Amino acid sequence: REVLFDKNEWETPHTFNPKHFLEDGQFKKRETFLPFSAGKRGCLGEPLARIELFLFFTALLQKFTFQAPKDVKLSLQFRVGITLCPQPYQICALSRGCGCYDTSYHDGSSS
Ligand code: HEM
Repeated sequence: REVLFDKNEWETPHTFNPKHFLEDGQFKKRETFLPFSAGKRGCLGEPLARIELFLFFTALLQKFTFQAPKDVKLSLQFRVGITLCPQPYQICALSRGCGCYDTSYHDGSSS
């Protein structure tokens, strides 16, 4: 975990900053960011985990818009455990429609 707070490696090690992984708007790989570890004892499940994360987030983001409840400012404060995780929070998931490609299902003719 220490390497994630190394100020020689990260521009703002203690602040959420997507720019750590961006260069001219493109994804930039960082050698010191190894969430699955590496080498012989690296995570065996990495390919599966990556596919799962992709499916999980794309499915949710295709169907919903996520935003803070009215008058609530979300916090980036975290809880320390085996991993760092967010403090309890509430979030609104607004439906973006049913995601069905065939609009004829919705013209009222039949169900
Ligand atoms: C986001 C999800 C995951 C993360 C961040 C993650 C991360 C890691 C890390 C850092 C290690 C190395 C631990 C060490 O240094 O000893 C590890 C090991 C391992 N992971 Fe994962 N993992 C994830 C998901 C999975 C999944 C889905 C599976 C299996 C289906 C899995 C199976 C394993 C196994 C078997 C090892 C032990 C490898 C060994 O010691 O030879 N992981 N994981």
